[in-house]
Amino acid sequence: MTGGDLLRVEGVGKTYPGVRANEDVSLTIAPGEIHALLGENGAGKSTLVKIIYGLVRPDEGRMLLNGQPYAPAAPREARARGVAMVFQHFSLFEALSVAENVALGMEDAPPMRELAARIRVVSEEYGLPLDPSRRVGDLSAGERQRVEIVRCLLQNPRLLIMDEPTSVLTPQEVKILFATLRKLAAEGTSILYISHKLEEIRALCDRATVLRRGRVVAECDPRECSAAQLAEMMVGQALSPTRRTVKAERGRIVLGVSDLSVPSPFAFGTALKDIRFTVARGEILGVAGVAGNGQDELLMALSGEIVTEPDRVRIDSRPAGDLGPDKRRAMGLVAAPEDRYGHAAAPDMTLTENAFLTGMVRRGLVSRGFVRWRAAREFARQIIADYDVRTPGPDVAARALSGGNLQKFLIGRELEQAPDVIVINQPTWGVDAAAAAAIRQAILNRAAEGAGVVVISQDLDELLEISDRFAVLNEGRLTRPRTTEGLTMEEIGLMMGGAHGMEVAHHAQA
Ligand SMILES: Nc1ncnc2c1ncn2[C@@H]1O[C@H](COP(=O)(O)OP(=O)(O)OP(=O)(O)O)[C@@H](O)[C@H]1O
Repeated sequence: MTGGDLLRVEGVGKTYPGVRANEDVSLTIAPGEIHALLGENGAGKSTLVKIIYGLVRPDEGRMLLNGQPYAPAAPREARARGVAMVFQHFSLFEALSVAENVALGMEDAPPMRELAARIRVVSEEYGLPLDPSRRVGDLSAGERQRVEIVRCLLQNPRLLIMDEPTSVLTPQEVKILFATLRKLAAEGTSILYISHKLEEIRALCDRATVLRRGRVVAECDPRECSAAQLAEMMVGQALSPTRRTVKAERGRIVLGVSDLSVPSPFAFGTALKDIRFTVARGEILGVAGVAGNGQDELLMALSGEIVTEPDRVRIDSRPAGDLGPDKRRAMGLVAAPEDRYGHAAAPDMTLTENAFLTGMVRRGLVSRGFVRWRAAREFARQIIADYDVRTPGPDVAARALSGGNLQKFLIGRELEQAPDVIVINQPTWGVDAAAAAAIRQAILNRAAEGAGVVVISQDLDELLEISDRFAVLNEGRLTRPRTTEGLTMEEIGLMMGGAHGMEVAHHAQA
């Protein structure tokens, strides 16, 4: 039945240099349907939704919206037809208020007071309370996402596209978001939902379309499939769980942090307060916590982007707090920040150049003042092969990789430098289930070889799977690390809620 569909995509194709990103893709979305788009990293999900939202023009195929031809040349046209999108990366101005940000995204914004009133009404109605006068810079990641969603809802969309919306949310916020999406769907709004979190898809979505290498390979009711079956459809084969090889003996301490207090370099950042912990050879310390509680600052203070007094950070017992990133790399510490566009990678540079940027010291990619390009290229090639990075080759610009494939490349770049200390923020952010398992395995392997590892992550399951000791970062303070084994979700909840109290207790004990 064609008449009933809200959106019909027929035979859509898109080619990038060397890559068939979409090939003969067809799907339909009914009114009020929550439709999942599944696929490995680089399968073509973002390309397809960008076509639907008017950001990318397809090379072939056609689309119908409400039975009428639909070929948006720009997002403005898509929005005018009732198609809205919430991106993975927010596009908000931190110094402006919620209402000002919403106004900026609207074609015909009403006067500010009226808009503020509408924001209040819509946000309350959908269970996403927002104060229109607050500055976006003071909001948590979850609240920022609310701003983006409410901005879309004010346009009364018929189709709402969401690209990995839960990766920045706490479990409680995920619940609230799902309730909102279900309410929207019950009212007739259709939702196209991209996520790598298969359990969430099973809980939320009515239908799923699975892409593999640009093509539709399956369509199913996700509630009737197990997460493992969904993963197999995506990959085309069964997955192997991570294995912990014989646990390495806990060796001597390779990273020591004591009384580390630093202001944030960001206008709306979080200062670190009295952080102290140690990491031994062969050990993985998991640092949990909701984004915005000092994760970026902690990574920068460890990597050398923020410098302190020498004794605050010790690498292999040698003071390193006053040293910059290159000197810390030379001492054996590598770091992978969360923000892969801009912070971790230079998007317009090739993969070879990006491999060179952080690999030059430990991989010896400079000789007598000259860059050894051939060796740098070989390093990039090795990462691409070993970490299953789907790309035509090392001369491609970082920007051209799908989000998950760039993540695999950047993690590989750090792990392949024979590090003694590894610091990673959100190692598997935006990475599909199979690749996430491979990255966790690579981290476990490095630890088994004797590296000390700090993994900062918002994914509790991930931390419980790989870390030996566990701590929570809350408003810039770190709880005392404790053994992961035997830790229950209730205890973690307490650590997350009562981090300050625990910190006081730990100082009193110390
Ligand atoms: N602007 C571009 N230039 C060149 N190639 C591109 C561009 N955008 C995407 N690609 C390629 O098209 C393919 C599909 O990418 P796409 O971003 O659609 O995948 P995805 O399924 O969204 O992946 P992920 O889950 O990692 O976000 C990838 O191989 C990617 O490298």
